Amino acid sequence: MLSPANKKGEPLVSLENVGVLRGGRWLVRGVEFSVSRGEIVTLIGPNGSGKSTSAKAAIGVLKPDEGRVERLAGLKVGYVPQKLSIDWTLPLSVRRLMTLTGPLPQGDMQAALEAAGIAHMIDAEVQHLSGGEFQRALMARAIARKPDLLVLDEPVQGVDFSGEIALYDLIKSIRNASGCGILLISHDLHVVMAETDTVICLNGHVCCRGTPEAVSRSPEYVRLFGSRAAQTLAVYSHHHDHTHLPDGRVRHADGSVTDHCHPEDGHHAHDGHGHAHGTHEHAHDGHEHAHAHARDGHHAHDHAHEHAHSRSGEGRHA
Ligand SMILES: Nc1ncnc2c1ncn2[C@@H]1O[C@H](COP(=O)(O)OP(=O)(O)OP(=O)(O)O)[C@@H](O)[C@H]1O
Repeated sequence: MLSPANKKGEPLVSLENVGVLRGGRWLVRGVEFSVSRGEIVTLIGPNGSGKSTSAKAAIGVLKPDEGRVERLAGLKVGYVPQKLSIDWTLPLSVRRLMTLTGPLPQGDMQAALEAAGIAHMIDAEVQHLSGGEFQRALMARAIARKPDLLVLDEPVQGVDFSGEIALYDLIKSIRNASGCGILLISHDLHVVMAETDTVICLNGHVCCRGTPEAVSRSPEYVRLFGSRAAQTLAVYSHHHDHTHLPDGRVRHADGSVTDHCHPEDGHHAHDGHGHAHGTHEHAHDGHEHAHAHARDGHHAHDHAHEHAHSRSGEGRHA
């Protein structure tokens, strides 16, 4: 266990060479990252790349089969999972949602709902909330017990572009007000919260990591989306030395194809920081891009990130 006398900058949680084996298959392997107080770490990667698995290993919901996870003693975690099993046939108010897993002082509930901007909805039925309101309610529930570490699995799913910016603004203000560490799972392969300190790109292993490029430096982005968007969203541009083929195999820069691409297979050029943060080269024609392309099926497991966004919101990765 890490020392409870945590100073800002020391890790709340750290993963070292973490692997999770299920049904004879490594879901993730060699995963290394940490989240410190006040830090925002964003996990990106294609569907099935192990983002949720890694986050669950970080908070102890899932036990790794190899490697180590260290958590600060007494660490309080607020977790918003990607999926919730709620019986939608039963009426459920926001107030009840807040106390489903345990009692909560009225003052703390009120403060969390206010911070999430939905205090006026305390008696609303959860099934009547919009996508953005529902995510805010889940976030309120996660912050109500004043966690040291907030883990948000795709917090902007089902939320439109302006709602996405509003939610990221909310996440930023939660971090600034409470100083908690935040582990964010992004539904987007390229666009992350501008405040992100470290982006970890997963594909069964850590493909690359780095800081997001500040979008506010790109006049084109500001012109298209406005300065508020540029303050909130950043592009993580990166380059991999291998391509994940649709059948799960991996084509390497030297043209060879292997079944997997773990570092020990000898094809990896990455040293953990070896990605290129090039200039922002995206041609954005419409703002739908932020939502559709992570799941459009054209680029599953394809990791050479030259792409163009079309009006339809499709992003194709060459
Ligand atoms: N308990 C399990 N048993 C077997 N396979 C599992 C289990 N949990 C997850 N998987 C598989 O592990 C892989 C990683 O899943 P995970 O949910 O971590 O991916 P993800 O990157 O979060 O994906 P998405 O973007 O689609 O949410 C997937 O192929 C998934 O089908």
